Amino acid sequence: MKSYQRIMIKISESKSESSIINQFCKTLHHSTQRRLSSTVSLLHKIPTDCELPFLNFSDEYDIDKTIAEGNFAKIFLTNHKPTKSCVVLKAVHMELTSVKEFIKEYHYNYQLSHHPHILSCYQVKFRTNDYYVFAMEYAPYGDLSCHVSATGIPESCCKKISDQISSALGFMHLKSLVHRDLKLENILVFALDFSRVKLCDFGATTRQGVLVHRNNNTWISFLPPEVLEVLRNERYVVKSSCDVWQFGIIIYICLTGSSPWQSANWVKDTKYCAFMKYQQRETTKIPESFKKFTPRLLRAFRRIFDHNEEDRAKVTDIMKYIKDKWLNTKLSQSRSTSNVVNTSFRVVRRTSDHDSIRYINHKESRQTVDEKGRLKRLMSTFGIQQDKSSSTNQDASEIRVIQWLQDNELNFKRYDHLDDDDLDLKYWEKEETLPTTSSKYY
Ligand SMILES: Nc1ncnc2c1ncn2[C@@H]1O[C@H](COP(=O)(O)OP(=O)(O)OP(=O)(O)O)[C@@H](O)[C@H]1O
Repeated sequence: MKSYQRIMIKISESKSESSIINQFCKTLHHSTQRRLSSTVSLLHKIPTDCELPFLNFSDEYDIDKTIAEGNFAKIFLTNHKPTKSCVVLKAVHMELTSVKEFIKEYHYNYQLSHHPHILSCYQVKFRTNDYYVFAMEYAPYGDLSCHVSATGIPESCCKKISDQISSALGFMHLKSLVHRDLKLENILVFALDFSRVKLCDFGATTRQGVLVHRNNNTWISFLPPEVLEVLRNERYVVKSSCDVWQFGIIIYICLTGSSPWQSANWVKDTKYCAFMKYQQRETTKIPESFKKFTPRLLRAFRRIFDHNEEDRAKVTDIMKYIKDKWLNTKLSQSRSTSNVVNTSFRVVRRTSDHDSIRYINHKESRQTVDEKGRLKRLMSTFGIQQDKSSSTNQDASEIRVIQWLQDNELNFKRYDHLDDDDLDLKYWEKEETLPTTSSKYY
């Protein structure tokens, strides 16, 4: 029996229309949770068949340039010869990582790729003589650290970035994953007006609740106090509150161009000590480095930088403040975000997307998921079958479902401004779009 029929039978005793809808949503939510927990557990199964095919770069790729050299990896901009498409290869030196670590980073990046603000990586991974390598899309404007000047970026741009990154992080946290290495260098820019940015580098990403060592390959000023306090060789439990703190530091740097303190050590760092006293209401004196912010943003920062990790805000809480003014005085427009730039971006983006599609098609690795396909899956998820005999009926039923979703505010395109229940549903809907090919790992 179709699941929606079962639900409707179960609630047939209900009298009023609204109670039927309420009960339907409740039952739906429970089944959503069941699906959610099964998909989340699949996500956490890191594949163990670590056999990587051998390939010389030159067999398939022409390396155009080295984009960057991180602590672990070289990032190459390449031309994929068979498709003439532009692809970025992340090559992690074998001496700096284990194959298990490499597969873990690739697995999380690939599984999270379908979020619009998480860097897409392709289902392509191989080894050369010296490197483990995986392929990903190209961010034409590099990372955020190249864009934030000594005075920061305009408030409006900062809000755009906050909106997108809070959505990406909220998505990860919903899946019990913590990024653990948030910094400007790990936010890639796809549009010079910051209307399209994406989170990257999942090398330190860990499941919540796992015991880990401190990540020593990041900036000290980004570490929350509870991580900073961890001694060398000691381990601590991973919590999403670490991402909240680091996200707060990113917002602060975007607005001001510098970090609020050198380290969140209240004994050694006078700036942090001043903030902590203010945050814990020991004083009403606003610390010098926070005076440029409005009372609303100060409130947000007090919650984000709560010394006590248990009381810290959630990553998505920043959306409660997004419509408020953040800066007391107008920051000078430190970077040009003009329309001229936008126009050139449109050309670049089209090229970049086009390349991705060509590359993906060639590899036959992932299906292109159009809105209609997504809707079909969504409908079948709700137990609603489409009438295959008549396209008119199909259209009519689609319209009915869309109407129903809209009436019940179950818009499945956005992840922001949602409470936990809604996010569960959104996560699950999105999960439905996972490419089937990735299931070979499970
Ligand atoms: N897809 C991409 N497109 C453009 N630039 C990229 C891309 N991926 C990475 N980069 C650039 O390369 C830099 C390093 O990448 P990444 O963080 O993945 O390497 P890493 O070795 O893990 O870094 P870390 O030193 O933080 O450990 C990024 O900060 C960014 O500037």
